[in-house]
Amino acid sequence: MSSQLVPHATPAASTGLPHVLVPGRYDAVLLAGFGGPEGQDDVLPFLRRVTRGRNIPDERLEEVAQHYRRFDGVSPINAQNRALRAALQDELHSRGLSLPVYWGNRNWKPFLTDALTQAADDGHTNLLAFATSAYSSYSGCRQYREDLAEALEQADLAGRVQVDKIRQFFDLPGFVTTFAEGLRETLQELRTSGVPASAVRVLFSTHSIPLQHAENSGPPDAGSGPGGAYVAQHRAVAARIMDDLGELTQPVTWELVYQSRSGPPPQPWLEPDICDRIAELPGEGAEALVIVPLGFVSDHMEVLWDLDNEALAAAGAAGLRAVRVPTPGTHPAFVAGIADLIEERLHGEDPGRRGSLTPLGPWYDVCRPGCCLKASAPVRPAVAGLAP
Ligand SMILES: CC1=C(CCC(=O)O)c2cc3nc(cc4[nH]c(cc5[nH]c(cc1n2)c(C)c5CCC(=O)O)c(CCC(=O)O)c4C)C(CCC(=O)O)=C3C
Ligand SMILES: [Fe+2]
Repeated sequence: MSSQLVPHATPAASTGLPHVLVPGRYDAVLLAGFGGPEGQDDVLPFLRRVTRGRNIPDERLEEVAQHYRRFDGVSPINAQNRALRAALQDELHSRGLSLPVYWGNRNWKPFLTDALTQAADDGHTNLLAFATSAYSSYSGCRQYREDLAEALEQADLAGRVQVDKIRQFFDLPGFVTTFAEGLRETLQELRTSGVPASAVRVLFSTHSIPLQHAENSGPPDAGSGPGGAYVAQHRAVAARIMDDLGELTQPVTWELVYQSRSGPPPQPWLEPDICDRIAELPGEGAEALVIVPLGFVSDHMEVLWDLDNEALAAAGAAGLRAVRVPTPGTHPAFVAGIADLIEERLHGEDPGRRGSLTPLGPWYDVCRPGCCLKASAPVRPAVAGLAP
């Protein structure tokens, strides 16, 4: 049974397109999310789960917990993913595709194991997973693959259910467009209200990650330069957005900044921090800034707290006018883009015909050996990639 499933998980090297699969015979889609708490009682158990294996004391977790507590212990992320699941299901139906869409999370209910069990009970054995994470890094790519492998074991479905994963989608038109749209509207508003373009700064913000994770992001031979594929992908997308907005962005300047750093202080993470940069901007002639949450697929705590609270407060303290543009969420263009990603896998679409707006893409269907390793940890089993 499982040997029958092997062929479609093998890259079609014979086609000369080593990063592309042959068409897949999928019978269901799995929306794989991060997960978040849905009440005060969930907060600490959720944080313990996210940080498992790292021995972080509850007192330290309680600091992060405070962010959630101010929102009654509820992260918006689950509501976002429920809505995304429903919208994607509708989109697939409207395209005449009968694949059901299941939803499970790495870190909170419904867990990946719950979703896999449900899918298997419903008779599905060939799943195509869409992880709500656009860029290459341990947290955004390999960790989903590892947690999917672990969930298959826990649900006692290893060898019976096959899970492949959709490529990283940082330069997918339906993803990029949503940010470009928000940025365009904001720049137009600023222009209308008389702020000179030379006094506007665009900060593309993404999750900081340990430098080690960044260096190891993407396949080892990708040659993406310092910061690895993670930084290169963000830069390429930001540059493309600014380019496409044409004269509206002349002479607006942009840069990539990082947020939500955690971990022990001596460990180097990607910099500069968004709030540190905001404090410096008035000295550089800025009067207004636009924050584009380029690293985030939907609203969750990093967006509501670290951007809408901390970064906007930093802007206020610096005397800057500031706007945060929306995340993709359930924007129809994004939902359609995800459906396109599913269709390209069903049809084994040629890379030349796949949605990709930067020279870095379209990214690999099957992760290369050594893709997005964490460096400091033993390698865990993972689905949807070439070993290890
Ligand atoms: C790249 C990246 C994404 C984007 C890709 C993706 O979406 O997957 C992301 C998303 C998210 N991260 C989230 C939450 C957390 N991330 C943490 C910790 C960490 N994230 C990291 C990276 C990322 N994280 C890293 C390198 C760590 C340090 C741990 C380590 O060194 O391995 C911690 C632990 C506490 C702390 O350390 O502060 C929490 C609670 C939530 C849910 C928010 C909500 O509930 O609304 C979401 C969507
Ligand atoms: Fe995180």
